[in-house]
Amino acid sequence: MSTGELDTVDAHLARVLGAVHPLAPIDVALADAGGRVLAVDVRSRLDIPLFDNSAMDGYAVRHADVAAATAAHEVTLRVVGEVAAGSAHDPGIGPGEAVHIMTGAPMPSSADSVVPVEHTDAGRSVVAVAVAPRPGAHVRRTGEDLHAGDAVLAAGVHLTAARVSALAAAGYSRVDVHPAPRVGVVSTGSELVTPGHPLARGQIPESNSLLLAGLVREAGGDVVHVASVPDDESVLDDEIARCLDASLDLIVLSGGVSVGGHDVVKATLAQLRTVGFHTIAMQPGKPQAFGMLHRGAETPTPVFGLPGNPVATAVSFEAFVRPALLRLQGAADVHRPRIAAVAVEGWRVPRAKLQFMPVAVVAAGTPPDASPTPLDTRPRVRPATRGGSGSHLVGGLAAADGYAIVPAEVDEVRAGDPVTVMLVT
Ligand SMILES: Nc1nc2c(c(=O)[nH]1)N[C@H]1C(S)=C(S)[C@@H](COP(=O)(O)OP(=O)(O)OC[C@H]3O[C@@H](n4cnc5c(N)ncnc54)[C@H](O)[C@@H]3O)O[C@H]1N2
Ligand code: MOO
Repeated sequence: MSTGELDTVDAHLARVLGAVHPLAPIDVALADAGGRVLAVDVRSRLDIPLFDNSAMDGYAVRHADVAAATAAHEVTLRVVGEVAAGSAHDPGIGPGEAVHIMTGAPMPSSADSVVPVEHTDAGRSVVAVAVAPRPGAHVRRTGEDLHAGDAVLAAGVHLTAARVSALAAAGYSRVDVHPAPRVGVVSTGSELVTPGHPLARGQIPESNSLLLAGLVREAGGDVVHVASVPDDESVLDDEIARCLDASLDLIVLSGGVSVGGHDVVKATLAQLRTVGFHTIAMQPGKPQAFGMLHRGAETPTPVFGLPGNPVATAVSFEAFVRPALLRLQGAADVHRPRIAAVAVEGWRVPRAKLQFMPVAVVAAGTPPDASPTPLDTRPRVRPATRGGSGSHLVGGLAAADGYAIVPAEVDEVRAGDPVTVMLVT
């Protein structure tokens, strides 16, 4: 299934998204819904606010009684009751009367305005009002936020804390969401050693599984399997079989997809006619494997073979794996936010490839930013890695807030040039 030609990033992403479909929704308690993607449109079951209530601690009054109140000519009212938040009490208020009321308490039916306690002498049985409220002052009206039946949230949104709380306020205790995709992460390479272990000549700390597992979690995935295997086809075969046994929703491998003599992912997956090896016009991240692994009648599992160079792994995740994870979760928008920024330093750009340059956001005016005009509020960025977008510059990746995405037709980025940045922090 190798194309033999260079594909664009957009074409490869379309290939990936065309093969990956949202996981069937599940019904969960709101307490478990945070971070998930909503699977249905939700309309409010309740009016919000649910009843007219006081926005202030003070006195519920009839406006006509206090319309003439001033500091010089206070109006005195008899306090005939008290209503606290949660109280079902509805005391009647006649002319010249008031009810002591707390924030959130239901408005007495016979009152129309609230005088905050600060505008009174805070009297208990009799209260002197020194400031006339406007009619209806400090009354929060039934349904002024949402009416029952109004749209609250659309399918495909991420359930943030604020959105989960809005669902509770709208009368829900459970909701349909797409489950977190169960993901397996497998690093390949005989040079890789568990971090912290002694390193012999030729060996390096294994970092991609931490990178990928962390990025998967940040994208809403549930990492249920992590492994690092040597460049040995039978070991990788067994590992992939273990992943399939675990009924994962997505498998992401790193390393071994290039043309080296020990590129086991290529050797192992190429035998499966359902996995393709593609060369993408991007830098880093040029060699990419993607396909579906079949196991009996089960839904096939998407598998990614990402290039092993750590920056290439990170960029490939952003370009292809993260959108696939979000598609599995039914997200309406599978893309990271992008911003318009200005480069404060130039950098080298590859020919005829979309470049993902790790960049750090810096404050406007930070040298070498030439005196910014007050009207140009675009964020400033500088390369996070020294020496360009080399895919081995993993140390500099730690300083990156995002990737400047430089189109294939751009030959050079110079200081002061506008750039589009995909934010990842
Ligand atoms: N003759 C050619 N050689 C290469 C080409 C090519 O077109 N022709 N492409 C280069 C590009 S571009 C990339 S990207 C890499 C991709 O190589 P692989 O996916 O096969 O990756 P490996 O060879 O296994 O590793 C590359 C590099 O990254 C280090 N690495 C790998 N895994 C990890 C890990 N889990 N943690 C930390 N570091 C890792 C590995 O040690 C290598 O240094 O191929 C080029 N070659
Ligand atoms: O295309 Mo590779 O990912 O640059 O080093």
